[in-house]
Amino acid sequence: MKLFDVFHLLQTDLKEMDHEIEVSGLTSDSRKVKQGYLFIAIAGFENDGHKYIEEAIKNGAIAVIGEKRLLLSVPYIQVRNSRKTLGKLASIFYSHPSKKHRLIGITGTNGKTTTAYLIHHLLKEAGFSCGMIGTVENKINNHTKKAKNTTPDAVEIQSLLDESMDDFIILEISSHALHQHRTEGLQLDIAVFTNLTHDHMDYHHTIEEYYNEKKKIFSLLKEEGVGLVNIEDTWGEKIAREQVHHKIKTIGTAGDYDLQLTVKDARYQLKLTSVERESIVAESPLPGKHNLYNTAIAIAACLEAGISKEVITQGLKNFRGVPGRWEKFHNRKGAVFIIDYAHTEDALRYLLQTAKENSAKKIYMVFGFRGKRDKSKRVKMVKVASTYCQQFILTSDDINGESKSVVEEELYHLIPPYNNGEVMMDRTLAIKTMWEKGGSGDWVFIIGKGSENYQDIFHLQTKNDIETIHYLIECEKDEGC
Ligand SMILES: CC(=O)N[C@H]1[C@@H](OP(=O)(O)OP(=O)(O)OC[C@H]2O[C@@H](n3ccc(=O)[nH]c3=O)[C@H](O)[C@@H]2O)O[C@H](CO)[C@@H](O)[C@@H]1O[C@H](C)C(=O)N[C@@H](C)C(=O)N[C@H](CCC(=O)O)C(=O)O
Ligand SMILES: Nc1ncnc2c1ncn2[C@@H]1O[C@H](COP(=O)(O)OP(=O)(O)OP(=O)(O)O)[C@@H](O)[C@H]1O
Repeated sequence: MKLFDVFHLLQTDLKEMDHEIEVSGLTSDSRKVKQGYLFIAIAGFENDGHKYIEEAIKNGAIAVIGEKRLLLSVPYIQVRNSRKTLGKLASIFYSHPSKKHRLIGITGTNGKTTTAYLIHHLLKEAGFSCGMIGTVENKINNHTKKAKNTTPDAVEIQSLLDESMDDFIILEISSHALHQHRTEGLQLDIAVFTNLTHDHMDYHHTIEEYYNEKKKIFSLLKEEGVGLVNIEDTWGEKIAREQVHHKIKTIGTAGDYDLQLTVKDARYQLKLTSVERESIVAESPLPGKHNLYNTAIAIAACLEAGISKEVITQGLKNFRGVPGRWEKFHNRKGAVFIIDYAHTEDALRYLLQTAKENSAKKIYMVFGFRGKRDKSKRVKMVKVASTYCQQFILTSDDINGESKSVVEEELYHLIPPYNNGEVMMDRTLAIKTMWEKGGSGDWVFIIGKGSENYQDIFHLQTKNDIETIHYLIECEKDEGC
C-alpha cells in the first residue's frame, strides 16, 4: 500500500508527497510500530493513543492518523473516526483478503463458540479446509494461535484472513467488535444470529443499544449472502423482521419460520424442515435445549454452504465437543461434574434445567464473576443458582484488575437473601468442597471459566478448573490428598 494512496483515499492531498513511499505495516499500538509503519491513534477506553504518537514516530512511523488537530514532524491526517479508518485501511493493506474465502460470521450473547465449533467440524467432515477466529483459539491453515479477544482487532483479523489458505473461515463476532469497527471490510457469505439476553450492560448500557450493535452483523453480508436467525429468541424475531435489505432465513419451532425446528424426543433429536418440505433429522451432539438451538443453526449454515444432509447427520455423530463447554466428569460416589463457560442468567438456567431433565438428585454450583464487567447480571445469576441448587458457592473468577478485597466484599453482599449460598474465595477449595459433597445422582456445576486459565495461584496450585478436577480424580485414586 502506498502512503500517497492512503492520503488520497482519505481525501487529503499532499502535493509534494513522493508517490512511491510504501507503507510497510499499520497499527494502533505504538509498541508494535516498526520502520515504515502507519500509526493510527485511537482514543480508547483505558488509554489515548494520541499520547503515544511521539513514541510511534520514534519507533519508525512514517505517517500518523488521528482524531485531533495536530502538527507533527511526519505527515498527519485528521479523521472523524480512527477505529473505522483503521478497519478500512487494514482491509486495503491486505488486499481485501475476505474475498479469498467463504466467511461465516456468528453473533449472539450465547452460543457463538459452540456454533462455530459445530460448523467448523461439519465443514471439515465435508472435506473443506476451514479456519476459525473466536474466543477459545484462532485456527488458521490447521495451526492454532492464541486468542486474546473473541473478535481480534481489525489489523489482526485482516492479517489472519490474508495468511489463511482455508476455503472457509468462521468468525465469532462480538457486539464490542461491531461497535469498534473491528469487522470493517469483512464480507460475509453467511451471518448467524443465535440470541440476545442480558449481558455486557457495563459496555452497552441498555439492551436496545446492545441489540443495535448486534444487528450490524447483517450489514457485513455480501449482496448474495444469507442471514440465519434463531427466532425462538424474541430479539431474533425482531432482527429478522427488520432485515429488509438482506436475504434472511429464520429458524424456529413456531411463528414465521423458513426452517421449522421440531424436537423429536427428549434426547434432543431434531428435525429441520424447509418451506419446500425438505427435511433433515439429526441428533444434537451436546445436551440441553440451548445446544439444540446451536445445532439447528449450525445445520442451517452447513446446508447453506452446500454440505449434504448425509455428511451433516453423520458428522454430528463424531463431534467431540467444545473446550470448556459442558465438559463432564464423575467422582467416585457417582456425582456428575460439569465444567462450563456459562456467564449469563440465561445460560445458567439452561444448564440447570438440563440437570433437572436428567433427573439430578441434588444440584450444586460453584461460580464467580469477572471483574470490571456487567455487575447488573450478578443478582439475577445468584437468584437462579439459589432457586435450582441445594447449595452454591460464590468464588473467585478473573478479577480483571479489580481489588481482591472489593471483589470478595461484593460476593458477600449477594448472599444474604438466600440461605443456601456461601463465599469461598479460593476457587480450588470451593471445587474440592463440592467434589467431596456430591453423592450418587447429584450434579455439580463449575461454571464461568471453562477451559480458561486462572489468573491466580490457588491452594491446589492447579492452572484451571479442568486441571483441578483431574487433580481431585487422582487424589481419589490415592485415597485422598
Ligand atoms: C473495552 C474494550 O473493548 N477495549 C478494546 C479496545 O481497546 P482500546 O482501543 O480502547 O484500548 P486502550 O487500552 O484504551 O488504548 C487506546 C489506544 O492506545 C494504544 N496504546 C496504548 C498504550 C501504549 O503504550 N501505546 C499505544 O499506542 C492502544 O493500542 C489503543 O489503540 O480495542 C482493543 C483492540 O481491538 C481490544 O483489545 C480491547 O479489548 C479489551 C482487551 C477487552 O477486554 N475487551 C472486551 C470487553 C471485549 O472486547 N470483549 C469481546 C467479547 C465479549 C463477549 O461476547 O463475551 C471481544 O470481542 O473480545
Ligand atoms: N444457544 C445458547 N443459548 C443460551 N446459552 C447458551 C447457548 N449456547 C451455549 N450457551 C451457554 O453459554 C455458555 C457459553 O457458550 P459459548 O461459548 O458457545 O457462547 P459464546 O457466545 O461464544 O460466549 P462468549 O462470547 O462469552 O465467548 C455455554 O457454556 C453454555 O452454558
